[in-house]
Order: sequence, then C-alpha cells, then structure tokens
Amino acid sequence: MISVDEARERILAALAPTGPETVGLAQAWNRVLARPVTARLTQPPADVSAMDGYAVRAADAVEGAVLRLAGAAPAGQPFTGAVGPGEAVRIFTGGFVPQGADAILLQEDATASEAGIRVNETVTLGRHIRRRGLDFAEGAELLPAGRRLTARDIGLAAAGNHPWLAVHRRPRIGILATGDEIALPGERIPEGGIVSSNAHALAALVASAGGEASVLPIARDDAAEIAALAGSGGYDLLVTTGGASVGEHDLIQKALGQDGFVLDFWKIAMRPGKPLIWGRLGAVPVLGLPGNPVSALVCAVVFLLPALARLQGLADTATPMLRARAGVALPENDKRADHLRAELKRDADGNWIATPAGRQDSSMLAVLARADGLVLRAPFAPGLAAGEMVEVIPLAALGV
Ligand SMILES: Nc1nc2c(c(=O)[nH]1)N[C@H]1C(S)=C(S)[C@@H](COP(=O)(O)OP(=O)(O)OC[C@H]3O[C@@H](n4cnc5c(N)ncnc54)[C@H](O)[C@@H]3O)O[C@H]1N2
Ligand code: MOO
Repeated sequence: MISVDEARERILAALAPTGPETVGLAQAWNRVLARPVTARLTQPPADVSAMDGYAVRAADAVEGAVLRLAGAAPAGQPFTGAVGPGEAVRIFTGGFVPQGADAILLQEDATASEAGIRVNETVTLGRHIRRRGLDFAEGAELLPAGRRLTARDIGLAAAGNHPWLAVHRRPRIGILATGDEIALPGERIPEGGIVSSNAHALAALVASAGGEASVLPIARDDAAEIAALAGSGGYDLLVTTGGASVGEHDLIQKALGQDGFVLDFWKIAMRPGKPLIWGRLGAVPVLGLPGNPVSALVCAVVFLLPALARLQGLADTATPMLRARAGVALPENDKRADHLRAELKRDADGNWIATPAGRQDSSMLAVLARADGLVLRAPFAPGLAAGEMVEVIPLAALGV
C-alpha cells in the first residue's frame, strides 16, 4: 500500500491543465487565468486630485492668503492652462492636476468669495495628489497565470482595460456510480439496496471546485455495462464509485481492463479510502473511489480537489489545513493515515478546537455532513492528550 502523499503526487503528475478559452469579464469570476493579465494603460494616467478642492502652488497656499480663481478642472475635463503664482483652479476628485499646481487645498479648508479663494489652513507640498502610475503602469503584470479570479481581480483586470480574459477550460469530469444495489434518489429501491448518494455529492464537489460534472447513468455490476459507460465520455477525468474493493462484484478494474485500462496504483494506506484506484483508460485518467459514501467523499477531498486544481491550471494544488487543539484524547494510530470527521469550535482565545465524532464508520453520511473538518492522524501517530495540536482539513472552507 502506498502513502496518501505518494498517491496524491502520482495523481497530480499524471494530469495536465486544460487549454485556454476566452471569456468576458462577467463570466470570469472563480475561473483560473491561463495567461497573465498585463496593464494596457497607466493608472492613474496623470497626476490627479484625491479630493474636491483647489489645485494650488503650495508655496502660495498659506493660511490667510487669498488666491485668484483661474478656472476649473472637473474629472474628465482637464484644465488646459497652468496655475500661476497666487492662483487656484477648482478641482474635483479624479481631475487632472493642472500644470504649475503642486498641492490640493481641500474645499473644507477654503472660503470662496468674490474676492477669491481664502486659504483657511496651510497646505503641504504634494498633499492630496495621486501621482501618475500610483496604482499600476502600462505593461505591468496585474495578475499571474494560474490564479483563481476573485471579485477584486475582476475589478483590477477591468481597470487594466481588459474586457476578455484567457482562462483554463473547466475540466469535464465524468462520474460513474456502480452497483446492482443502488438506486437514484426518488427511484424504486431494489430489495436490499440503498440510494446512491455518491454521484450527487461528487457532482456538487466538482462544481464547487470549478469543474463541470456529468453524472452518468448507474452501471450495474456488469463488466460490459461498466466498460460501455466509462468509455462514453471524452472526459478530462473519469471518477467511478463502488466496485473498488476485493469482493467478487467489485468490478471496476476487471471491467475497464477489457478496454485497456492501465493501472497505476490500487490500495493506499488511508482510512477511509483504502481501495482507491488510479489509472488510465486510453487517454482518460480514471480515479476509482470506494463505494462507501464517506470513503468516496473523503477521498474526493484529499485527491479529487487537488486533481481539479491541477486540471484547471491552479498554481497551488495543496489542500488547505488549519491547526487545532484536540478536543479529546486520541489513541495511537495504526498503519493507515486516518481522517477523522470532527466538529470545529473556537475557544475563548479564538483558537480552534477539533473534536472527532465518537463513531467514524465510513457509511455514516450524517456524521460527515455535520462535521466541520477532517482531523489528520498520520500512520503510527502516537496517542495524544486532549489539548495537543492536530492538523485539520476544514471542509466548509473548501465549499464541500
Ligand atoms: N474483504 C474485504 N472487504 C472490504 C475491504 C477489504 O479490504 N477487504 N475494504 C473495505 C473498504 S475499506 C471499503 S471502503 C469498501 C469499498 O468497497 P467498494 O468500493 O468495492 O464498494 P462497494 O462494495 O461497491 O460498496 C461499498 C458500500 O458502499 C455502498 N455504495 C456503493 N455505491 C454507492 C453510492 N453510489 N452511493 C451510496 N452508497 C454506495 C454500497 O451499497 C456498500 O454498502 O469495501 C470494504 N470491504
Ligand atoms: O477504506 Mo474503507 O473506505 O474504510 O470504508
């Protein structure tokens, strides 16, 4: 059995980012940039006022002075003349600072009358002037390739004068649930069967991470049916659930083997999720998740989310972690890396406390849905006392 880290590395090594497509800014949120965004202009394009007031020469604008009003420079209508000695030009926020001026007198610090503009508070040189290029200069890199676009990034790209952006195509993920015993929610449940929760949960997880999920019809425990459905896609990644283990109905490898499935690894030192399968069916990478619902979803968090990150071209594929104090004592671990479903709370000082649920059976979806995080226990980790530090994968923060 290989380790969780090795399994993740082998999965990531086999995947390449999807190609670029061009989308309008309105479609670009949460997409991953395929090419860097460079500024197509300098911002601000000239020295501009940061305030409503008067453009002045600082040397003249001392308290008590009365300046002659020489004109106005509203935003978008620059004043074409220059500010001479003893003069002031009316200016508004964003207006170009006229030649000759080197400070802005706030309107609140001035009194305008027939006589001119009286300075009520001495200005300082350069005050309230935003220099040309303060935000960015033409040609500067605003956003790097491999970045997931936030609302702030969209604003920055727009300010850099980009109506379109090159982003990685959303990875297409085929999801194939297998098993004679499973039925779709709302369908008639076969005798001794259960409702298929895996495909829907996985489709939601794929969507939350920026992929496009296609849920295939459920495949019976029949090699030909599994092979036909698995081969139907042209996916960037095919995810199966069920049939991963050693039972005689656990057919995934057998079924896909007929179609030239090439196995990279099977079985990892992980709980839940031991019978994970990784390989390739022709050009399509295949991640075979266990059928147990918690195993399928925990494996999806640990392996499918990084895989989606790689497929989308994200620079960072690491799973976010936080450190917490164990809410209860934890026993020594065995040879499989454990992922304990746990509640996360903060103590009075704001530190995280992670308390694993008492039952950790890999069929218990209700426990998983209520959990806030997965407490990681390394293989052979020694027992620890309540209050000692543990690493946690925060589930809600991942959108799953
Ligand atoms: N003798 C052994 N038995 C098992 C082993 C083992 O090493 N030796 N491993 C166990 C572990 S660990 C896991 S995990 C499961 C994984 O089994 P499979 O991937 O082969 O899954 P199935 O047998 O098809 O199903 C297991 C379980 O999950 C339910 N299931 C299946 N599909 C769905 C679905 N789409 N939605 C919800 N629930 C699903 C299924 O009804 C079974 O109850 O094997 C252990 N056995
Ligand atoms: O590895 Mo299995 O996923 O524990 O139930």
